Amino acid sequence: MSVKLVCSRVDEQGYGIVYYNDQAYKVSNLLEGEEAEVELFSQSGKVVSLIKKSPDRVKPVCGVYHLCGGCQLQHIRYEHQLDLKHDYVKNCFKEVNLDVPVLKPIGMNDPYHYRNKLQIVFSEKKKKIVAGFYEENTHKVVNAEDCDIQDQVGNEIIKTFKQLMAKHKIKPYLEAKDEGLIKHVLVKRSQVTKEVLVVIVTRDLVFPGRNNILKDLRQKHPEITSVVQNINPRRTSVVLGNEEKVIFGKGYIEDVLLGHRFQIGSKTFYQVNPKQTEVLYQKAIELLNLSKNDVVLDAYAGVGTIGISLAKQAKEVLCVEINPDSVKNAKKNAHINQINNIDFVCEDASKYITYMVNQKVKLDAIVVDPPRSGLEKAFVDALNQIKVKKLVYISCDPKTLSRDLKQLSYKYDIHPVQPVDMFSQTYHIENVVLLTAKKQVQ
Ligand SMILES: C[S@@+](CC[C@H](N)C(=O)[O-])C[C@H]1O[C@@H](n2cnc3c(N)ncnc32)[C@H](O)[C@@H]1O
Repeated sequence: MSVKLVCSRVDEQGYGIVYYNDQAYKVSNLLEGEEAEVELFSQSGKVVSLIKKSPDRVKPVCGVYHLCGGCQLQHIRYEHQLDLKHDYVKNCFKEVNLDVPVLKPIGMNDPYHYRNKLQIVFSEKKKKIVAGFYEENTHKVVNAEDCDIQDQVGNEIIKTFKQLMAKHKIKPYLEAKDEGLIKHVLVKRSQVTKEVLVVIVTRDLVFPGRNNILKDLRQKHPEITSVVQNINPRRTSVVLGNEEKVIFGKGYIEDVLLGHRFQIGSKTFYQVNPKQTEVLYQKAIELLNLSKNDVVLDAYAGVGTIGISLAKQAKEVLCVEINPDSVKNAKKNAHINQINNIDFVCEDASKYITYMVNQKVKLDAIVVDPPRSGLEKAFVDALNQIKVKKLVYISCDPKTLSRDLKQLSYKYDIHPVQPVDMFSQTYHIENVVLLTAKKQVQ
């Protein structure tokens, strides 16, 4: 059934919301105020024809935007993308009844080609190799040669790799049949050091034609500084397997953030938008306003990027991170940067902070940067008990941030929330906020 409808708003995932007979339908590629002929399904809809266009609509730069699930906001003027993200963050706080000012998001000067990590899946269609991304909510591969949010060098390397697979008759992996060799190729590139790591994910360890493809690839792209073969025999959606072989170079690249060098391997968690990461970390450092006597805890520390960035301003930094590989990398990173007043603990952050509270360890400041799920209840309880002078919360999910800040708002004053756009063209938004312990009422 198709009906003429006007879009009431755009939701947090970029869908236009229309109402028909008091029921809401999610429609992709529709903006607030736009009128369209919409085909309705049970809870969603599809634009059949657009009748009235919004002034905030722009032509997506990507040719496969409407097929690929990677970006959701490319049809929206960038300034308006930021307005929508701003409204979304404000709404999250309204929903939990927390009166907190939310500042305008810090946007990017150039909101394209910002990603430093390109991850491409390979398959086959009509006997031709396809290389790209999964179609939204499916395992069908959309051919995407030039991704507009990815690093351009990475795009070029993938194009060459695809041509070389055809030249050397190397088969892509076909999930349905569980046969073929090449599953994914990852390209990680530092925009500062210009080092490039290529990770070739294969189904089997045996890789016929590997030396030939490697020789041609390096000849065409002398900028490649390392190549790793990752073997993933499992039939799962997890990209990387456990076994790895460095087939060229040192097996990792180095990047520079706020003057510090960090090693990035195939499996290292590292922020994907380095320019905005510097903006975010700089903001966190500014909000913490540390002094040389301060002891700081960096919880959910990853490879130590935040802790290392603020170590020079503090007396001591303690970092806690659950992933042993990240802790290993973090220790190496501290060593490379000659940071000696930092320590890393491989432990669950909630267990660690609870232990610190019980031991009455003196902390002057805490910075937390948890995964999307936010802080565990035990961590929030410990923060409410410890009542640290300064707490900076970095979050990649405004919903869990607002939930956690509500729980912290009885013991802490919450300062304005600063959104930072780390993921232009997608609906994601990062936030950073300072909390200070409330003064004891006599
Ligand atoms: C959003 S990342 C932040 C990493 C780092 N701060 C950065 O900016 O690159 C979240 C980190 O929390 C870690 N993590 C997840 N659950 C944890 C837990 N229960 N305790 C400690 N760390 C955890 C993950 O391994 C990941 O490195």
